[in-house]
Amino acid sequence: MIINNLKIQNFKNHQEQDFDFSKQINCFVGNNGVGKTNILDALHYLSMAKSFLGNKDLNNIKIEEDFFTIEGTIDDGEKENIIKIQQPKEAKKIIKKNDKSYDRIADHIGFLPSVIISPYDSNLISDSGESRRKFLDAMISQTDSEYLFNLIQYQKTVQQRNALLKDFAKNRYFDSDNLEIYNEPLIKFGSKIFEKRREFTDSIVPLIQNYYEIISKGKEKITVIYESDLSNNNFGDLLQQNLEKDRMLTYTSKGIHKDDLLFEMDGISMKRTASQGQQKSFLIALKLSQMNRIKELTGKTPILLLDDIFDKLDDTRVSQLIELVNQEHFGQIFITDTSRERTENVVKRINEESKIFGLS
Ligand SMILES: Nc1ncnc2c1ncn2[C@@H]1O[C@H](COP(=O)(O)OP(=O)(O)OP(=O)(O)O)[C@@H](O)[C@H]1O
Repeated sequence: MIINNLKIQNFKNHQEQDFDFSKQINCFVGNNGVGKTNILDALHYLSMAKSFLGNKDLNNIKIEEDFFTIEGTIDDGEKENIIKIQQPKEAKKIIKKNDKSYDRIADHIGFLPSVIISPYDSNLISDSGESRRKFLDAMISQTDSEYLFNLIQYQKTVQQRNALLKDFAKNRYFDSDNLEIYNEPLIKFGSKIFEKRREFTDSIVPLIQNYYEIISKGKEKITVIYESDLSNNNFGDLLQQNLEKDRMLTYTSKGIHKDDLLFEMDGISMKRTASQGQQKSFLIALKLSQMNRIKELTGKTPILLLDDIFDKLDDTRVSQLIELVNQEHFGQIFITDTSRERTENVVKRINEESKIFGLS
């Protein structure tokens, strides 16, 4: 997938921008705060219909303006498509492909797969399990539309079950038949999600280890472990065994909504011991593996968004990364950096066509 052109209007700090891109490498350079990351975020919108920074859509409208528009011209290998996203201040977000609105935004996910590597990824290591679950979900959703559907159904069912548990506690009564109604969909959707998460993690771990070894030149060994209540237990039994506990807590305490990924370096949690450069190398390895998997499963090469990627990496790791890009032909890449000199040096060493856009 190649983005030939991007037009944005009133998006964050950008009033109007119009870029004709290179099919290979595109760099945005400029000082802190000029809006380089915001351009990557606009590209992320074209892919996932939302910000990668987790901002609400309305907050991305330029201050004192009434709407934002992001328009991308995308070559899918057969023809050019126009994806247009519009967010008015007073109405719902609209996404159109070739002038036709999608009924559900979820239907757009997967058309333009993307992988982003940004400084915000460090939250994946330091935050709670929720951000790792979201990452896993976003990763799988890009390759499997049924997964997203199952996940939405599962989350709705957990909310309904929790509401009923709260209602029991508030009104001091209990009706096990009523609660049981939710167990069947929980088990059905939860088990499917569990299988997909396990399958995806299993397939991605050897890739992550391989990329990490290349970037770090074999310095440390890393592992990713998928942790789930369902790994060694039948979901139905778990719900039964924890019924009293759930009634006391007034929420569903077991299930795939409690899953987590453990990131370890040489057998110890990365959160505890890994340096910033090691964490960054790991996150790059994780994301490149994600890219590899998406490509394998969908036959589409995702766009690669690299935000501030060279900061905190030593020269050896930067060189190894450039080697990797040269070897693997990652497809279309978008890079941000504060230093034009560093960017020019890097781009010279990559054997691909490039464009550098200066922002001020
Ligand atoms: N809704 C908005 N309206 C106007 N400006 C906004 C809005 N949201 C964010 N900004 C501005 O965007 C700028 C940040 O842009 P961005 O993070 O893309 O910068 P950057 O060039 O990547 O910086 P750095 O080099 O520090 O990473 C800030 O100045 C911020 O005030």
